This record gives sequence, structure tokens and C-alpha cells, in this order.
Amino acid sequence: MGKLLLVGCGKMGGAMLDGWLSRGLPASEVIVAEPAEALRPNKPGLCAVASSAEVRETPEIVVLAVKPQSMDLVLSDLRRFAEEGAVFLSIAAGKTLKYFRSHLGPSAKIVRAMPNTPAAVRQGITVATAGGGVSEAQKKKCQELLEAVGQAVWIEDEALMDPVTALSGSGPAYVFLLVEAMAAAGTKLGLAPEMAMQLARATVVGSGELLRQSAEPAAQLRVNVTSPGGTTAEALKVLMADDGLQPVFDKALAAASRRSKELAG
Ligand SMILES: NC(=O)C1=CN([C@@H]2O[C@H](COP(=O)(O)OP(=O)(O)OC[C@H]3O[C@@H](n4cnc5c(N)ncnc54)[C@H](O)[C@@H]3O)[C@@H](O)[C@H]2O)C=CC1
Ligand SMILES: O=C(O)[C@@H]1CCC=N1
Repeated sequence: MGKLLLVGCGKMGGAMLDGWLSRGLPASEVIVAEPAEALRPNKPGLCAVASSAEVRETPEIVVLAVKPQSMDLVLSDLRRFAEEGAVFLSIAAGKTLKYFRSHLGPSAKIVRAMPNTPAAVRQGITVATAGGGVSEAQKKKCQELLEAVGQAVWIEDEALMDPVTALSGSGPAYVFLLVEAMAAAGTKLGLAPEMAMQLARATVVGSGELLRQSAEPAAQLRVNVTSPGGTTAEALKVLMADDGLQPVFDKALAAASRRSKELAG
């Protein structure tokens, strides 16, 4: 034992693999199972196969980075590793510890985690929860894997993984939509589409960096932009009205959280 098996090398699995390798994990310690040839990594020392059925040696950790809808099929071949004591680190939306125990055996060691796509630039945030039987040393190893692509936060209450998925897991999409919506609104006011997109993008990137570097809370950073009687105040009257942005986000996150629960089955 000792190797790491990554099952699924798509957007998230690929980003995590890049993070591990750039953090110094030797490629020879990693096996990747990925059916899509174009996504199967071709790196010196790294063993990449089309299917986990080809993997003989029991890995120390199996990272599950396939779609929730593919999970049943993937697990049918991996139960043998659970029986040998491998730890399973799943990043799949919705799939519960109970679900994994029902497929991998009641004593399977499982960590359920929810990262996000800024992991691709090591700026992700992952929330993780460990099932029974996972030792502190095993948790630490999972934490190292997750921290290779950003921050990692542990929680005890698994039920919170649904709202976590709705907030930080899906959250990057909301921010990108905000960029699209700001650019579209600017275009409607007469800006050329390319210029509107350049301004919207730079504004979100710059604001993100300000948020990262500043000790002030987001609400104060907002106040700092808002000159009394000025332009921002007029926009915020619309965005902060009773039918403004908050009820839209309330509805959107509730829908995502509900979907996370549905994916459990
Ligand atoms: N994309 C995102 O923002 C996030 C995704 N997730 C979770 O990560 C998981 C993967 O999502 P993405 O990377 O976005 O999807 P993806 O579709 O980019 O990657 C999934 C990969 O699994 C591969 N795959 C399918 N069947 C397989 C099998 N039998 N054995 C090995 N590999 C197999 C596919 O070929 C594909 O490359 C999902 O469960 C999703 O819920 C979690 C957090 C954020
Ligand atoms: O949309 C999804 O289901 C996945 C999980 C969080 C982000 N992407």
C-alpha cells in the first residue's frame, strides 16, 4: 500500500492531480483511471489506465472524481480495495457517507469532500467530513491532498454538505454569471461588448483580490465604494431592495442544496 488512485481525471480530478504533482507528490505514487483517452495524463512515471479494473495493487487512498451518476458503476469495481483498508476520498456532489458504506461495505473508510473549480489555480476551498473508522493520520493525508489546491475545512455535521455544495461548490458559477450579467448590462448602456466584458472581468478579479488582501469584511468593502448620494448608492437601491439580489440567491442556493440531496440516492 502507499499509492494514490485517482478515479476520473476530468475538470476537478485533473485540477487536483496538477496540484498534487506541483506540490511535490512523486508521479510514481499516482495511478489515474480515466476512460477518456484525451484526458488520461501522459506524464513520466505516472501510471494511467482506462479503468480501475486494471489496478491490482491496493492503493492507500482512492480519490473518487467521477460524476455522481457514474458512481454506482465505479464503486462496483472498487469494493475489493475497501475490504483491504483503503481510504476513499469522494468529491462527488450529493453522495453521502451512507451511500458509500452501502456500496463499499459497512466498515469502509470514507471522506466526503466538496471542492470548487478555483482549485485549478490553487485558490479552491474544500469542505470535508470523515466517516467512522478514518484515523487522524488518514484525515491528515486527505487534508494534504485537498490543501494542494487551496484551503481545506473539516466539518462534523454531514448534513451541512448540501448547503456547502450550494455555496462554495457551485459558487464559482454564480460569480461567472455575475460577470456575464454585468457585461451584458454595460453593453445595453452603449459599451462595445468586448470592452464591457473586459471591464466586468477586471472588476470581479480586482474585487476578489481586494477581498483576499483586505482585513475588512465584504460589507465594509461595499460601503467603501458607495459615496453618499453617488452612483453606487443608486445601483444598490435596486440590488438591495426586497426583490433584489438576496431573494434570488436564497432561491438559487436552496435549489442547489435540494439537488445535492436528490443526488444522494
Ligand atoms: N466541476 C465542479 O465545479 C465540481 C465538481 N465536483 C464533483 O466532481 C466530480 C467530477 O466532476 P467534474 O470533474 O466536473 O466532471 P468531469 O465530467 O469533468 O469529470 C469526470 C471524469 O470521470 C471520468 N469517468 C467516467 N466514468 C469513469 C470510470 N468508470 N472510471 C474512471 N473515470 C470515469 C470521465 O471520463 C470524466 O473525465 C462530480 O462528482 C462533481 O459532483 C465537485 C466540486 C466542484
Ligand atoms: O454542478 C455540480 O453538480 C457540481 C458540484 C458542485 C459544482 N459542480
